[in-house]
Amino acid sequence: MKLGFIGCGNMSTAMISGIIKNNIFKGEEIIASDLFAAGREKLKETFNISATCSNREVVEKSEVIVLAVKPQFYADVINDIKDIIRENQIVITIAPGKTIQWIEEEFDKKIKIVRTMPNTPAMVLEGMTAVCCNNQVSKDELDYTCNILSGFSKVEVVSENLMDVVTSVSGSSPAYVFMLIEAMADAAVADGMPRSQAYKFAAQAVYGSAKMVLELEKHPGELKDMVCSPGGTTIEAVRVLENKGMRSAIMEAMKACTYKSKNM
Ligand SMILES: NC(=O)C1=CN([C@@H]2O[C@H](COP(=O)(O)OP(=O)(O)OC[C@H]3O[C@@H](n4cnc5c(N)ncnc54)[C@H](OP(=O)(O)O)[C@@H]3O)[C@@H](O)[C@H]2O)C=CC1
Ligand SMILES: O=C(O)[C@@H]1CCC=N1
Repeated sequence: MKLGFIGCGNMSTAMISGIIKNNIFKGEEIIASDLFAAGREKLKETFNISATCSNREVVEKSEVIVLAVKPQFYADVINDIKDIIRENQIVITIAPGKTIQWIEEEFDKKIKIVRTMPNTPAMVLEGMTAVCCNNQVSKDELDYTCNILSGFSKVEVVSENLMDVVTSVSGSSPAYVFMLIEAMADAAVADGMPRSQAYKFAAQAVYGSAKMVLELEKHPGELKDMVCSPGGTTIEAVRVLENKGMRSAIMEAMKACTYKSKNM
């Protein structure tokens, strides 16, 4: 086995899906564990990977191990596997708030740690993952790990002190965007548009706008101004959004998210 996952939930599913679709690894090269049969059986059937109830089996059989459980289970999982982890294995973490120093202390031995923060758009191969690592990881090992992560996302190496901000602007942010799409669709429904059509229009507008920011290399403010015709419809909406404190609400929400990640 090349790659092991501990935890068979949302993120494992998204990551494995992209890794297989992009031929980074084949299903036969991946093993995943979950305490609960339903989760691991679903991944086994969907991706033709190996599945087990034993986290230790994953560690015994994998070169690279992803800790894909909720942050509150990290200590228990690490405690379960730390005596068999080997110095040449790479441990990838995806939990907010779990610093490299904390992980090193929990393992209580020199191991290779790559701390990451992915996001759920990985499910459609449009994820974004931030990466940092400890000094046990060589440049080649970091490149190797980034290549695995590139199966389901864009990858950017950042300094560890930015990881909590990454959680807010990338890991958690799909939730805010889904709320925006939901609210836009609700408004369209209120004005008579069928719901399924409303989601399509709202989502495509968000998708296209994001693509403009990424591809046109123009400031978001300039792109906004291009939509606002003088005396037109859009500036009316912008005026109301400013009045209701949209920007401030988003900034306050993200500050809360970053704070939570720092203090998990
Ligand atoms: N969801 C997201 O958008 C993102 C999540 N993350 C992080 O990724 C990690 C996983 O999140 P996500 O996939 O959403 O979580 P899920 O709850 O969907 O998946 C975690 C899985 O691990 C199982 N599990 C719990 N305890 C153990 C254990 N001791 N051994 C093996 N398996 C166990 C859970 O079972 P059960 O459900 O029965 O408890 C569940 O199936 C978290 O640390 C999260 O913070 C990072 C970025 C984005
Ligand atoms: O909500 C959470 O804690 C996780 C981390 C980033 C996205 N979901």
